[in-house]
Order: sequence, then C-alpha cells, then structure tokens
Amino acid sequence: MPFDLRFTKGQGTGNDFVLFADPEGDTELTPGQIAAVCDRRFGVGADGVIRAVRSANLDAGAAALTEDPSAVWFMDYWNADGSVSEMCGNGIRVYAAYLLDQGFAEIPAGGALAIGTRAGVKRVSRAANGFQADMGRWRLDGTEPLVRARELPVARPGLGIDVGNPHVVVALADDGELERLDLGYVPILDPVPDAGANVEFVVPAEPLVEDGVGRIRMRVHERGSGETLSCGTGAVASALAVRHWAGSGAPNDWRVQVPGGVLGVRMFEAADGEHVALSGPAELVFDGVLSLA
Ligand SMILES: N[C@@H](CCC[C@H](N)C(=O)O)C(=O)O
Repeated sequence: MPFDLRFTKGQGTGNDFVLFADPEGDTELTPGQIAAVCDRRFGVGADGVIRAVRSANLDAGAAALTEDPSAVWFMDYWNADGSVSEMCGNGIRVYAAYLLDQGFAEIPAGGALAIGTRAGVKRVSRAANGFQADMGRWRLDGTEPLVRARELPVARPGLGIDVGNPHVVVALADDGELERLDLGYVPILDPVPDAGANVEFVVPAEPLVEDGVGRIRMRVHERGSGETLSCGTGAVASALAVRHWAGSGAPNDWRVQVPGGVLGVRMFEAADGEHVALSGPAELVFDGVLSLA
C-alpha cells in the first residue's frame, strides 16, 4: 500500500541524509525502501537515511536509556544500500539540527544533547563551526589488513580502528596518489573484516602540524554507501591513525580536509579514559514528501 513520507534533506560537509520523524517507532522502512529513497536518479538521493525515533520505542533504544535516561531520542541510521550502521559522525550533527528544527529537543546553553545510537550515547553541543559530538572511547581493533584500490599501484597496509563503527585507514604518499584513486570501485581488504569496513585514504599536509594543529587530507569509501564527500567517523579514525603513526609529541587537535569541506577532531581526557570529539557544520537543505510503495 503506497504511503506518503514527510522528510527533510540535510548535509554535513557534503555527506547527505534523508531524515524523517517517527517518534512512536511505527514506520520502519525496509532495506529496499531505504535504497529507493537514497537512489540519486529514481529517489531523493542521499548517502543514508536517519529515522528520528524515541529510544523508548525501539529495541536498540533500551541500552541507550539504561546508559543515560536523558537520551530520549535515538538516531536510527541506515546506509544507502539499506544496511544498518552503528554510528555516523556527520549524521549525528545533522540529526541534532533536525531535532532542534522540529522542536523535539533543545541544547541547553553551554550544555549538550544526549542522543542514543547503536554505538552508545553521544553528546552533541554547539561549536564555532556548527556542532560538536563527543564520540566517546575508541580503540585500535588489532588488524592491519592489506588494502588494494583502483589506481593504487601496490597494496598498502591499513590500520583497523573502531570508533563505534569499523574503519581501516591507509596512508598514501602524496596528493597525486589521493586524487588518482578511483573510489567508484570498492577497495579490496585482505583479510576481509567480518563486518566490513569504511576505508579512508589519508595524506599528511605539508607541514603536518601548524600552530599546534595536525592537518591531513582524506578520501573515503564508505561501507554501504560507496565514495562520499565526507565521513565524520572516518575523519576521526584518520586523525587517530595519523597521530598513532606520528608517535609521541603528535597533537591532539586535527583539521581534516575532505572533498566536501573541513572537519575538526580533538582527543581529550575524560573520566573513563581518552575520548575523541568531532566538530563541523550541519545544514537542513529542504523538506519534501515522498510517495513510497
Ligand atoms: N558517513 C558516516 C558513516 C556512516 C556509516 C558507515 N557507512 C558505516 O557503515 O559504518 C559518518 O559521517 O561517520
């Protein structure tokens, strides 16, 4: 039975999303419907879909409410191919902008909005460049798969990093290598991670550190969405990987240039260990109504 879906299109550094409100949790789209919405020729076109649902009305929301009862809204995130992801760094800023715009939530002055995700509760606050999300704890996942990509002459070692969702970061020699990559083809990982991975290719800027801030360029092939203009969790993983490779004395503040703009990444000590925060813009672009079969 066809039905109308009211949606808002939003973007953060060119990573774009279709957002819709389903507070009661009774409009779960199928993977096929998600893929149809994200199709850039036959649908609205987006890198992912975000459903705004109250944590209390979703199984995955129960853990969020246990972790923090103030996380009343859950970011139900889907990739463009209809697969689910645990977390989206650009998406959570755009989601915060959407919750504010709809009058569903507020960010108290000097405070933060707690949002449930499949990777735990994240806190979003206002920042000079838009919004900042405390992404919480991160870890090297212990893998170093070989990465092959179209227009990369030889396989390169990657570094596996979990920032709530899985990433493999690969260092390239220079801007030329980064620009020549053809990410219309899926990078091949050896061994293949069980849950797949988002793959980031990074190049340090010259100089790497300026005024105490580390600077890198990044392109990404996202699990479930292909090449995108930006990936927030990918920027976080990339800054963490480059800091790891640079060794002691490397900065905790990073500026990550992606094809769609610039993101800020900051590592800081919290009560439970080191956290990493991501900041950047978030924009709601237009509203619409889509008829879905
Ligand atoms: N674009 C996002 C990440 C979206 C999810 C990712 N494709 C996955 O499957 O983990 C970001 O900004 O972090």
